[in-house]
Amino acid sequence: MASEQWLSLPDARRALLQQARPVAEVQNCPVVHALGRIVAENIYAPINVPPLAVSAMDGYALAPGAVNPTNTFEIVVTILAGQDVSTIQLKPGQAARIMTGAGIPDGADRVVMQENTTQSANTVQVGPLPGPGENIRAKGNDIACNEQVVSAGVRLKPAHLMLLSSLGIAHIRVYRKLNVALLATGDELRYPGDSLSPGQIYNSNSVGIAALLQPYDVNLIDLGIVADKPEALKQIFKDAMACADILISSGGVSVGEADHVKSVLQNLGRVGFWKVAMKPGKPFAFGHLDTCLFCGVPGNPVSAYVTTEQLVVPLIQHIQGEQHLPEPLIIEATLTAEVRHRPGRAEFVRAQLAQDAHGRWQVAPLPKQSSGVMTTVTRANAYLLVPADSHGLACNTLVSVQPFDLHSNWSPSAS
Ligand SMILES: Nc1nc2c(c(=O)[nH]1)N[C@H]1C(S)=C(S)[C@@H](COP(=O)(O)OP(=O)(O)OC[C@H]3O[C@@H](n4cnc5c(N)ncnc54)[C@H](O)[C@@H]3O)O[C@H]1N2
Ligand code: MOO
Repeated sequence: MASEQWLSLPDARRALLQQARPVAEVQNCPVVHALGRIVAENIYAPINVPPLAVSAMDGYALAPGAVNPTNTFEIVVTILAGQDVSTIQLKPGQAARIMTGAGIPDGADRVVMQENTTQSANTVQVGPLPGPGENIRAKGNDIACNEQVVSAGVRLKPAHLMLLSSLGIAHIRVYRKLNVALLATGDELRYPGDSLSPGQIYNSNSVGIAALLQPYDVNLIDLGIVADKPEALKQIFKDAMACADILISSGGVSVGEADHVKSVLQNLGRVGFWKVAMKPGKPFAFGHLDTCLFCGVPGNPVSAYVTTEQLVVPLIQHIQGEQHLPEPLIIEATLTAEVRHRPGRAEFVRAQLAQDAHGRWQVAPLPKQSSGVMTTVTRANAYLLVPADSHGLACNTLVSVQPFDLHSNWSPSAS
């Protein structure tokens, strides 16, 4: 098979984004239900945060100006958070007992924390005097009224929901959810929980793909297991076309006698591209079924997993309207064992990444890299990235590594 027929992984990613249009429909969404949704328009602050100058400490707000040599102030009022301070005016030498978050009264220009004071009946003696503005959060110091706080195309994280709520915003405009249909093709497949006859295996791909899509908040339509028969596939593809923005199928996408996915795609729609120079995951197919996009991930479980992560997820993010997509984090680490490689496909080697006693990153490739071996995915915390043109990587050289997540420092006790 000539490698020039395959797209490189970056070219495949580019082709996916070029051939797929983001959804246009926008809907109102309560902020409390907006986690993971994509914001459809820039959001501006309707108020200042904080809305007035407030104290950052429990203590005393002090009036500036001359004070007696012992730094003793007369306490004239107590101010709690939420209290209207518009009628309060401190004069030189006066102090207000004040709580964290309470408004600073006119006449006060600094706050001393109560640990640095000695209070008696109606006076407070201050140790070192704080400087002007100290322990005061100025009006609009976090967010100024009319400032842009979230831009269109952002996927909402918990911190965004907190920020929007702090501005009193209860509803926002978001892009509609995607309808994603999922099926597994293979006569040998059974559902987990059922018993197996000789030659049968469990459908693990559908569960894994659904789980990989969960953070992207799609409406998942599980079409189950479909037999390796062109007519059965044709019917289920038509069902998907009627209800889904994307159909993801796993299996049947290679060149075997039971691999009908590509011909059915050609028959009902068109193939955008087939085969990507990546390992695992070579026979990945992308295409169009009228307005429904199609992703055919290979049947081998690791191939299905890696192509969903590396190709299907970026496509879904794009169609959902997500912009400002972060590039995957790639770090350099020292390789602890030789990795053999034949030029042709960019390889994702399941590996364990850890820091040595001096804090330097080390990466250990795991044995058993076959694309049917899921245990090395659960035991790995990173991919060692082998470039497509590599002739192999030597032990003790610096290599590129893509950690699975930011909490993935390898722990030898994990499995
Ligand atoms: N002559 C060639 N044979 C193969 C090639 C090739 O280029 N020439 N490519 C190989 C590569 S690479 C891959 S990857 C696989 C992908 O093939 P398919 O997408 O057609 O997958 P199947 O044949 O249907 O299944 C492969 C393997 O995976 C198991 N499987 C399938 N579906 C599931 C599922 N939902 N859950 C768990 N396991 C599943 C299936 O039983 C097979 O063992 O093709 C190579 N062959
Ligand atoms: O790509 Mo296949 O996924 O090498 O086994």
